[in-house]
Amino acid sequence: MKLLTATQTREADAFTIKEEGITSTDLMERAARAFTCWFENKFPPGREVHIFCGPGNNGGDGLAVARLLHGRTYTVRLYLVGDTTNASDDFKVNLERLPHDLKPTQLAQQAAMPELSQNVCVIDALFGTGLNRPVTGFYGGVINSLNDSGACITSIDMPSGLYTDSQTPEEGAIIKASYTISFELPKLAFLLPQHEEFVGEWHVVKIGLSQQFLSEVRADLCYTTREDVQRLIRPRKKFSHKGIYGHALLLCGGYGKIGAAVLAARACLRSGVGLLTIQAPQAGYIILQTAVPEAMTLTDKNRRHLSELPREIDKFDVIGVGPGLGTERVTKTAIGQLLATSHHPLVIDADAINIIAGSEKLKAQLPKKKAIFTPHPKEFERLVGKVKNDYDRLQHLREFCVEYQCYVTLKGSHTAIGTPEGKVYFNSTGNSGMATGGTGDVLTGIVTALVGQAYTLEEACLLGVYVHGLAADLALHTVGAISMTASDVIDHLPKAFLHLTRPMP
Ligand SMILES: NC(=O)C1=CN([C@@H]2O[C@H](COP(=O)(O)OP(=O)(O)OC[C@H]3O[C@@H](n4cnc5c(N)ncnc54)[C@H](OP(=O)(O)O)[C@@H]3O)[C@@H](O)[C@H]2O)[C@@H](O)CC1
Ligand SMILES: [K+]
Repeated sequence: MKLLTATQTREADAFTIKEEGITSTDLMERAARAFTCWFENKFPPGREVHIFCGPGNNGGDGLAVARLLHGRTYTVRLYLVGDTTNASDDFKVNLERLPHDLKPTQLAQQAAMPELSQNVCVIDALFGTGLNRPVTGFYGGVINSLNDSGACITSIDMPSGLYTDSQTPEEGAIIKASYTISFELPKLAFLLPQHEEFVGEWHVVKIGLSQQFLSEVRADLCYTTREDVQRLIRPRKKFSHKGIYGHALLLCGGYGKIGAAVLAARACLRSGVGLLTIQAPQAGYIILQTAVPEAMTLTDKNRRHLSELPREIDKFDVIGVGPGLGTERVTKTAIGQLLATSHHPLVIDADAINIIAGSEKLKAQLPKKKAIFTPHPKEFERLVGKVKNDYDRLQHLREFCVEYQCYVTLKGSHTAIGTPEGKVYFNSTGNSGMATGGTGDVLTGIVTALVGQAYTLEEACLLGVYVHGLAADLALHTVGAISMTASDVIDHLPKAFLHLTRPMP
């Protein structure tokens, strides 16, 4: 699914109106109905609902919603905020359409703000995608008092004051919504961790924007949905054998961190790899042979740390490197050898990222379009330097992927996958239970297995990250977020793959 900018959203709007031969008021009515439908399912009738409308089409949506909710036994209080004499045309049409027993209150000064108790519902229809400057002054005051009221706020399309696709300036006030109900597609702002307190829980409601426009519009940012990844999965063939599904090598584990190798290996095996070999220091031999009997284990000459590469390295189809390795000198040398000599696709995680991040020479040796980095935000900063905010991080992600012609899955609540072409895909699965040691090792194993099965690197990132989060979402039902461990995620991989290979409900 594509993510559109505010400008593209306006274009989609205009295209739909022309294509269907409808008016913009008709489209607004669809949006208001879709919002109202969500609202009615969420909040039972009889509630007191205070709706605050700004001067643009977001305010117009608010007026239409007020009319619809008023007709359905909610107690609606309606406020027109600021100077609405130059309000948008569709605002004016919807103001005219209000039933005569629903009289709006004009709010022109802060002192007139109503007292709101904590158990009323507030609908925020002040500003949407048409916001063109930070919200200060009177409007800023209104936003601050709504935030301070403690009432449950539901925002229409955007939390008012939040920029759709760029950094909101410091001085701008922003609504802190409990829910944001957006039209047709999610907005980039919803996917960035820094906006969690403003956006709250977000949902998208369909309003029938032109499918032709959406399929033809160019977008470098996407949101990966179940349909998107289901298209990628290749069913296994009847006459297949283990050789077809790739032979993966994992260079993982160090003294005290052999568990990282166990987790990566188990996840790799649960993700369909044909054969798996692990090269680990001597300290890991018995552990790995016992904990992961399906894998072959090669022992390093070093007892505690990885210090060498397997002799027959060419026979492997993919190499996953990093989890639990440590950053000893001998290990750095082995990683140096790997980058200097191997031409394999690489999945690079944890200490392997740290080692490469510390050396311009190693970065320059990365094989073009053959490396996938799987950093968490701190590891990412070691690669690219300190970042200022989430937009800056995104910019660095694109630049790094383009400069080094590599893929990066930047882990987070919506993991962002950067490609060498400068595209970014945000993942839609996963939950807070994954914020625990070892889940990153699991991702390395999954992505390594998928590359081994000859998925393209982009496909392996999209599918791997999605299925990793989906397994955690399924684990949520059995173990909950607090108790979830990385092993629970592995245990739910079979269900996650089954889920994706079943037809859509
Ligand atoms: N596209 C779709 O699919 C559909 C979109 N729809 C809806 O339309 C919404 C977009 O509407 P929109 O373009 O009229 O903009 P909107 O957010 O109401 O704000 C513009 C007004 O605010 C003002 N203003 C701006 N910044 C300000 C500030 N900081 N402080 C003070 N004032 C400020 C600006 O005034 P001006 O710049 O002229 O001073 C102007 O009056 C969208 O979010 C969705 O809800 C649906 O109805 C149908 C389907
Ligand atoms: K809004």
